[in-house]
Amino acid sequence: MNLSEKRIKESLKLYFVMGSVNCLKDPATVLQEAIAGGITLFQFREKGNGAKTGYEKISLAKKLQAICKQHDIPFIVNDDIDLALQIDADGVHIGQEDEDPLKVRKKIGSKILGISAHNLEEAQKAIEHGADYLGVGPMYFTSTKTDIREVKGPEVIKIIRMNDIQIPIVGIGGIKQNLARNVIKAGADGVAIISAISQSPDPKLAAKQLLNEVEMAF
Ligand SMILES: Nc1nc(C(F)(F)F)ncc1COP(=O)(O)OP(=O)(O)O
Ligand SMILES: [Mg+2]
Repeated sequence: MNLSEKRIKESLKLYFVMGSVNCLKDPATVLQEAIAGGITLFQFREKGNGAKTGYEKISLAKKLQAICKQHDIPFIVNDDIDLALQIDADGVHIGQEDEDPLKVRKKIGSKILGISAHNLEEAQKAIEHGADYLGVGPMYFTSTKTDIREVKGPEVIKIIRMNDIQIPIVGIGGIKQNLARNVIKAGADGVAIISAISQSPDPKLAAKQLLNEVEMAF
């Protein structure tokens, strides 16, 4: 699926990022409920203590990808470019410490390429390297990602936008329902969420409430 910039902006509205270690129950059930709640994009991020590897990781990726396909939700793979190519994912997300974006672009062709950025300089570099969207954060403190950089808050998105950068941007890091609107008001096209949905006893309701906050903030 080769989404235009406009469609990528729209798909970033409520970007659910998840792996089995983030879930309180079966990841497939969590994903189905999150989709029912209105998520617009999904990232398979199988990482951290207890994350699946090898065949188990591939099998879970395919299972979650099939659920996304049923609901026409683009499926993005975090870090693992080979897995993304193996299962023909819609795109990949890489960070500053991951594979060289120019090499990744050569491998993935026209698939979606998301790149993490923590400041204006990294944002400008990511654009030069062909990013289709930026994941900017951490917006707030998060315990999900143990090696986070310093918390920047939505201010960093404002700074990027003030430098006349129009690329699709999603904020990430510790975003809960009451914080989502700040990220949109700062100029993001959407919010990326892990725990606020995956750790909720009701992922469908959590997604619905987050989407409502995002849509009211535009
Ligand atoms: N996974 C991510 N997804 C996004 C999203 F675009 F979804 F907002 N933004 C940022 C990251 C962080 O990416 P990275 O810095 O490589 O760390 P990790 O591989 O541990 O996630
Ligand atoms: Mg990464």
